[in-house]
Amino acid sequence: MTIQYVYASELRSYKKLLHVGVPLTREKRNKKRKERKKEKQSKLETMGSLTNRNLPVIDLTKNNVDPNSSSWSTTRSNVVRALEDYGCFVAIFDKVSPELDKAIFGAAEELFDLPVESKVLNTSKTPSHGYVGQEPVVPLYEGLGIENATTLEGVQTFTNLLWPNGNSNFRETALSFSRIVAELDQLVMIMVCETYGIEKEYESLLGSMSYLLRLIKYRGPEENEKNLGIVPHTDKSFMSILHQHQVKGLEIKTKDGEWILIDPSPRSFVVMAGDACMAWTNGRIEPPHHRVTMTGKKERYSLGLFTFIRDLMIEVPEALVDEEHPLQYKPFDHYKFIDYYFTEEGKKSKCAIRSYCGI
Ligand SMILES: O=C(O)CCC(=O)C(=O)O
Ligand SMILES: [Fe+2]
Repeated sequence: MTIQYVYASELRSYKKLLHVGVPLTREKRNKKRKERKKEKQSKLETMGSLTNRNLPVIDLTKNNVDPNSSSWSTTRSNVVRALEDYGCFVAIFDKVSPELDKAIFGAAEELFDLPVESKVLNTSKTPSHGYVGQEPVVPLYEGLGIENATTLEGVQTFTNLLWPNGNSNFRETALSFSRIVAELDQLVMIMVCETYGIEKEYESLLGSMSYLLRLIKYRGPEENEKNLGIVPHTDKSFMSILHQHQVKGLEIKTKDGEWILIDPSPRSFVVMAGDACMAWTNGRIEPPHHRVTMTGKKERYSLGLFTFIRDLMIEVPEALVDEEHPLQYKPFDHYKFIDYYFTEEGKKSKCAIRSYCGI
């Protein structure tokens, strides 16, 4: 063996000297294999090939979510498993009536038809929570955020800004939609918190929860224009609930790097964890990367209800820290984290929440 080895290694140096193909050592073979795998992975990311796989779809319609029913615990464990495995799932939810669904997307159309001069009036202290549009990186994208969207005051302020003569139809529709979708968010969070034994900690967060409703419009790409609607990202929210209207485009990345295209339907709501949820659950629930790709000429409307925690330090609950799960995140202020994300350092970081408050 030793002789063979010496011989082989000498032969290798000899061949090297002659620049002849050198048989690779196991180490080098493994390195090459890893490099090829990485290359394939990054090709997948940039080409963004889609898979036929589906996200878990969970029935959260009225009949299935009674805490006293036998189906509660099964539904609850399906929800938590989906969040731990994918960071998201498709909820089938019937509390938004077909009429309200039609009305909210009608209201979105009316809103985006306003002149840009009106839309830019919607500013916010928090980056990206006001009006975003005409951005060279994402020219197809336009979004308007309504802060405190589950309160009459929040929706009223927004409505008055965009329609100085009032628009009670918009105000009522946006308020009803936000309040009903917030119920879905709380239902999911109760299931998560019961599973982890952190209901009390959730209650104290709830008191500081603020909801942002973002209405989004993507125009179809023109010839020679890229079809990227929104770049791959994870949400900076605590939780997000996304709802699409008729035109597909939302794609979500699985942990093994495949992209899943999500079908729109009036009763489908994508429940998705944001970065803050990952920190709060001490890394148990990771936010998924997602993006929007526009395939046709038809414009696409979507809605997102995002939760944020205001004026309260978010701390990992004690029950989620043990030997197997050492503490991963320091207490942090959610809105300061968002400000950090928009700094040069935050934008460059591969995982902003980790660089901001990771241990
Ligand atoms: O338009 C969509 O479906 C997704 C929007 C989104 O990811 C976001 O606003 O963070
Ligand atoms: Fe997002």
